[in-house]
Amino acid sequence: MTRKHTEVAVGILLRADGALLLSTRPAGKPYAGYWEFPGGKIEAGESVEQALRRELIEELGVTIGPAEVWKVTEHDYPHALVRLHWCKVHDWRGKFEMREGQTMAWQQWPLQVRPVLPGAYPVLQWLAEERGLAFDAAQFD
Ligand SMILES: Nc1nc2c([nH]c(=O)n2[C@@H]2O[C@H](COP(=O)(O)OP(=O)(O)OP(=O)(O)O)[C@@H](O)[C@H]2O)c(=O)[nH]1
Repeated sequence: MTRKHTEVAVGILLRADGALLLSTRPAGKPYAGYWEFPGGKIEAGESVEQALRRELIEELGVTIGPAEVWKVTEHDYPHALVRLHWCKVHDWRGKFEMREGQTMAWQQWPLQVRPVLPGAYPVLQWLAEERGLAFDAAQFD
């Protein structure tokens, strides 16, 4: 049987100094406590950008500026087959508030947080390559 994809919008918030934003998955969700990029499922009728803007308001209390899809990846978890639409975001407004009880951290390379959701490894690899850095996914298990 073919599994249906769950479409997900994910934001790579990049600060002017190059730091990127990661946050922990809230209690009660699969992989609770794992570090991830902010985002969530795309609802019927939403574009990736609209879903991402809504999710970041819901989770973090910030309103993002323009967001274009940079990469699309897939990951097959036991709980879902996900298709991740990754957007780099450079502009946002508002004050960060952890509205789902999560923890957030601005991370410079090399990243210090563990464990990271495996579905984010390919994008971490590309981001590291852009900076000429090595990335070893095994370190993030
Ligand atoms: N936000 C986010 N989701 C990711 C990342 N990597 C990754 O594999 N995913 C997967 O994408 C899916 C996102 O769903 P979610 O549960 O966070 O979305 P949501 O907030 O809309 O959930 P809900 O409405 O069911 O509570 C999960 O299966 C998650 O494992 C990532 O870096 N960020």
